[in-house]
Amino acid sequence: MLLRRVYKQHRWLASHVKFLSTQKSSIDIKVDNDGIAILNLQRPPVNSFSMDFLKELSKSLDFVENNKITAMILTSAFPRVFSAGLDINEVYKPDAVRFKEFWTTLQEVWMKLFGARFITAAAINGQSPAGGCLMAMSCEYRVMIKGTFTIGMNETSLGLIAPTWFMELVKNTINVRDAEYAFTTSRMFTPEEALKVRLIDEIAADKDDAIAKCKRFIKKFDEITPSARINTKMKLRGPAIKKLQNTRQEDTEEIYQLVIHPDTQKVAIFQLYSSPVSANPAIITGYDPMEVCIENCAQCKKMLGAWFEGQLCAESCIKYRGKMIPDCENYASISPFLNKL
Ligand SMILES: CCCCC/C=C\CCC/C=C/CC(=O)SCCNC(=O)CCNC(=O)[C@H](O)C(C)(C)COP(=O)(O)OP(=O)(O)OC[C@H]1O[C@@H](n2cnc3c(N)ncnc32)[C@H](O)[C@@H]1OP(=O)(O)O
Repeated sequence: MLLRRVYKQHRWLASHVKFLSTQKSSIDIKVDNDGIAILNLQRPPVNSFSMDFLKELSKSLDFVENNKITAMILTSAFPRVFSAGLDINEVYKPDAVRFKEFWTTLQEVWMKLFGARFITAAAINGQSPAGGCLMAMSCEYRVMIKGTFTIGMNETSLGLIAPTWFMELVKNTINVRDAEYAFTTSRMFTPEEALKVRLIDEIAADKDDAIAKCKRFIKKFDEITPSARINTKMKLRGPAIKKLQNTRQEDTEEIYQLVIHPDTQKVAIFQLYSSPVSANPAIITGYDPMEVCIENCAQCKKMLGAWFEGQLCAESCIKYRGKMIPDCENYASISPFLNKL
């Protein structure tokens, strides 16, 4: 078998992957007996893409490419989340220079993954919104485990517009009508719904089954001449990569302008302060009533959970420019946001 022959040549990799699998590493790489690299993403808590994480992903892809490993499976070490997409900390009040470097890194990683010469598959073993969905879509095959998890492009709900290259990728994977509906409405798909529109290729019982199914896909190429596979993939994917290569600066500037827009920042701060750990009023610099208002909404959401309509509260902060700041312990101030569960 072709893959077995390749693995023999690269058996030594098992001992060489350690440098990418130290305790500090956010990506654990293991090369299995068939010579397939399994990348377990393990950046707590939700594999969100920070600059450092993207750089590590970039190095990991180089490792797979440079060692002529035939195939790679991307999965998550966490039981409930594949990836939460962009790290909100990179988006909230970004420094222009850093954000542009961040986005340039992201473009690079995407081009490496999408244009990889090796076979790529994603074993999606948990939630996969926005950038998490893009990462999976950039692979050649997607298997998602059944359960209450969802996958999709929820950028508009965050006030963001997905980059053109991501839209093109989705349009080339599912039909244009489904893509437009999904992008504009921020629709999240259950595994069954995702399979129906071909956003994913298979559903698995659990992570092991998802990896086994990805491997079954990879095995199909045992019977195919490697150069024919690679050149065909490059012919199909090359134009999209070239297009981004020619428009990288405009793409970065467009995203930066979008991210610093006040409406996007309001959503970003809500996401950030929704975390009980980071919900610390002392972090707020200066007194912006709207910011305090949104932060309080996030605090109330944490306290009251499903009883409290956090997003509605945040929207009201924006609408009334922070004139009515909710106090979680004052029923009158939060009653408009309490639902009737
Ligand atoms: C090939 C290259 C790939 C890179 C491509 C990347 C991007 C391409 C461009 C496309 C544009 C994308 C835009 C985005 O990605 S914007 C980000 C969108 N993401 C979200 O909206 C997800 C928000 N999070 C959630 O919905 C949930 O957290 C969850 C992922 C469904 C997990 O839910 P649950 O298990 O209930 O966990 P919690 O909600 O309690 O969260 C735990 C923990 O994680 C923190 N967190 C969650 N999401 C993010 C995030 N995106 N960034 C940073 N931190 C996040 C959350 O605050 C909690 O923190 P604490 O434990 O401290 O409370």
